[in-house]
Amino acid sequence: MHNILSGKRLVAFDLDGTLIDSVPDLAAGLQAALAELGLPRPDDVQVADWVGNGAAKLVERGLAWALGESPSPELQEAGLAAFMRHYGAAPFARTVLHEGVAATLTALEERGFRLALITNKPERFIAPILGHFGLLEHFALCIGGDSLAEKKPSPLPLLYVANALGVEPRACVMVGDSRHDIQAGQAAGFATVALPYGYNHGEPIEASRPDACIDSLAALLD
Ligand SMILES: O=C(O)COP(=O)(O)O
Ligand SMILES: [Mg+2]
Repeated sequence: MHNILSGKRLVAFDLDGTLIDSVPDLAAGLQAALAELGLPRPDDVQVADWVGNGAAKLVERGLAWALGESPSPELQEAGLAAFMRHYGAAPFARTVLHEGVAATLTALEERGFRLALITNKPERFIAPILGHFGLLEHFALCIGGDSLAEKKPSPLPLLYVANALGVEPRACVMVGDSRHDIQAGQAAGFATVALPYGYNHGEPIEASRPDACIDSLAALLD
């Protein structure tokens, strides 16, 4: 069988919904922020559909749900500050690694691939979370949603990583759970691999037409 990694040198991974199931902590942070503002609390299932465009969008979607209309700039600012404080206080209390992640990253490294992390999550949370799971040293480069001028679905962070690590985009693969990962990968000229178990705004990820769809990360090695 043709492997999606044939001829590739760099594998870039999304974080939330791809390597980790982080919604329990993202939801707790958002619920605490909304409660602090005297607003109703969404449940974890609702919050999962709002993840994927970074912290500001998550808060904006939560506020719009709670208010029934778009939040004012002042409320958005207060909500984002509260979310960053609450989530930052416990970014991995209930977060778990998805199946096969640690072993797959190790195996890919042993096979000579460079690994990178490209998330829309604010950069400040990346190292604490990856460090907690013992995964930080696998990645040659980690980019957050606020690290560069644009975030996914822009191809900019992907092209930045390829350039910084000296790998042609056609020798790179983007692995993610959301249409933003697939769109960014397609626009950057990366091969794209989708995982169906993450957060994709309630849509099937196949609709984004990734080059491959796999059930778990370990299938990258087949
Ligand atoms: O913070 C988010 O919205 C999700 O980030 P991701 O890009 O790691 O899925
Ligand atoms: Mg994701």
